[in-house]
Parts: sequence; C-alpha cells; structure tokens
Amino acid sequence: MGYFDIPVEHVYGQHVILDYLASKTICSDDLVVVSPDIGGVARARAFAKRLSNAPLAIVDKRSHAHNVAEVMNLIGDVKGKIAIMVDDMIDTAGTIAKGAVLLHEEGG
Ligand SMILES: O=P(O)(O)OC[C@H]1O[C@H](OP(=O)(O)OP(=O)(O)O)[C@H](O)[C@@H]1O
Repeated sequence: MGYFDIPVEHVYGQHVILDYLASKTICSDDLVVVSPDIGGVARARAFAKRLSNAPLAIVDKRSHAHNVAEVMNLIGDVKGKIAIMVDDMIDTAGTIAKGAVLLHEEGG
C-alpha cells in the first residue's frame, strides 16, 4: 500500500466505536458528529450516517497570516448535544484538543 514492500491490511476501528456508542443507547437526536477540520468532513459524515444519520458539525480553522494564531469557527449546532469528534489520527493532539475547547464553549 504505497509505503510498504510487504502485504498490509488496513484495519478499521470504526465498528468498535459504533458498537460502544450503540451500547450507550443514546438517542440520535442528542448526538452530533464533529469533524475537527475541513479535511475530515467526508470521514465524519460517513460516521454520522452510520450513527442513525446523526447531524454533522465542522470545525473551521483559519489562520489569516503566517505566525498568527488560528481562529476557530464552528459550522453547525452542538448546543446541549453529545459531540463525537472523528479524526483519522492524533499527533500532537492540538487539533482534537482545540476542537474540544471550542465545542465546550459552544455548549456541546
Ligand atoms: O494531533 P495533531 O498534531 O493536531 O495532528 C492530527 C491532525 O493532522 C491531520 O490533519 P492535517 O493538519 O494534515 O489537515 P487535513 O486533514 O485537513 O489535511 C490529521 O487529519 C489530524 O486532523
């Protein structure tokens, strides 16, 4: 698969998380799935569809100039909801942590 010269199987963990959330019997009206950046929208949307078609919200990070702090805006409504952020990887955890702060500020 690109970077390897041996056979590689891509193992998805999504069904484990979906089973866990199903075990919590949370009404889908109380959920919102959040993409922590624009690049993850398709992934988060696919996850939301599998979660009883839960609504979607998106964190839009913008930096208006080099070395200027990012401005984070939320597209969608998380107020009073259980927000589930979906991303493909964590490195420094900056993306997911800043996203969580924003969701909290927005009432999620
Ligand atoms: O834990 P962190 O250090 O924040 O890194 C993880 C983030 O980096 C990647 O996104 P990227 O910044 O490449 O943006 P993209 O997915 O929109 O291309 C990845 O999709 C995560 O969102």
